[in-house]
Amino acid sequence: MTTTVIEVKELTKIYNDVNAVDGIDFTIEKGQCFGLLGPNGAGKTTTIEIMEGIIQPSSGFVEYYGKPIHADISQQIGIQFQNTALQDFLTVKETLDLFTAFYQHTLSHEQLIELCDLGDFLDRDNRLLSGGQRQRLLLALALINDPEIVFLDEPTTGLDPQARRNFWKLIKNIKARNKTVVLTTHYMDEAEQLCDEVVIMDKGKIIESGTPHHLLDKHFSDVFIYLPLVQVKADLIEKHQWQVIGERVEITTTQVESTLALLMQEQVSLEGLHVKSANLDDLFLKLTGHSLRE
Ligand SMILES: Nc1ncnc2c1ncn2[C@@H]1O[C@H](COP(=O)(O)OP(=O)(O)OP(=O)(O)O)[C@@H](O)[C@H]1O
Repeated sequence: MTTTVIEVKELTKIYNDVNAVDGIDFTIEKGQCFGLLGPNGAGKTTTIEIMEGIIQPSSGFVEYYGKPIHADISQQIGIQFQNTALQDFLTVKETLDLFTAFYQHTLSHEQLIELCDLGDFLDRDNRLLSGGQRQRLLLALALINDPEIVFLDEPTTGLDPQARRNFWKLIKNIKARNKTVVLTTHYMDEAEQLCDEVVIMDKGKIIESGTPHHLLDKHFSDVFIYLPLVQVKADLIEKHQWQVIGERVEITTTQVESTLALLMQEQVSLEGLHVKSANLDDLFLKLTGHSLRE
């Protein structure tokens, strides 16, 4: 049985002449990793900040367990902001001490160190942390009050691929503790890895929602096969109207096996062959006509 933790109804936020959030509805279930996706300016941060009780909506509402946001919600939620300033001249351990003092109920330092993998740099000054270490400390600060719901606003933006993957492991650990995670990101691979449910926003509106798997099944039956251009004869490309993209031929098909059989029958070398299914980036492009990072 699912329990709705958060309900967002007809939420709107207007700044002067900008409809930052334009009448959106969704629900978040307990234990879910819920992803709010979209390009820069889509309205993700505005939505999440209304959900956190930091800013007020122009109209519509957010409810926690069927009740409006109340004053002590801060004891139940944890927030990792996009740009949190860490105190200079404090070590990681001293920063944990400082933030622990703000809450009635907290996780122990040992739990936080293990959950966020802080053990290697506990005595390091905040100013000397790498991007990935800094994000791990910020995650620990978001978890310090052992919140039921954790908000992560673009937690891996600016991290290198290895640091992003390390961070994903930590988010999976948090999910395994049955926490509800609300994540904003413009990385679609991140959403596919982590999210049970996603809402895709563009220009303040929701343009699609569902599980990543369901959305891809709904919008794509095709698979893309890529081969080096030098291996495929021009008349074959022309006959099948395959696309040439740079130095590669792109073959779009719903029948991978029969397409491979055809290529072998035509004695095309399969060296360097690459098969790709559509991902959420492709979906975004299909829905909006522009790519996420344009
Ligand atoms: N305080 C503000 N005053 C005026 N306009 C704002 C304000 N905050 C956000 N906006 C505008 O509202 C729109 C949505 O911004 P928002 O930050 O919510 O998007 P976002 O999806 O989180 O983008 P990003 O990924 O860049 O953080 C943008 O056009 C932005 O310029």
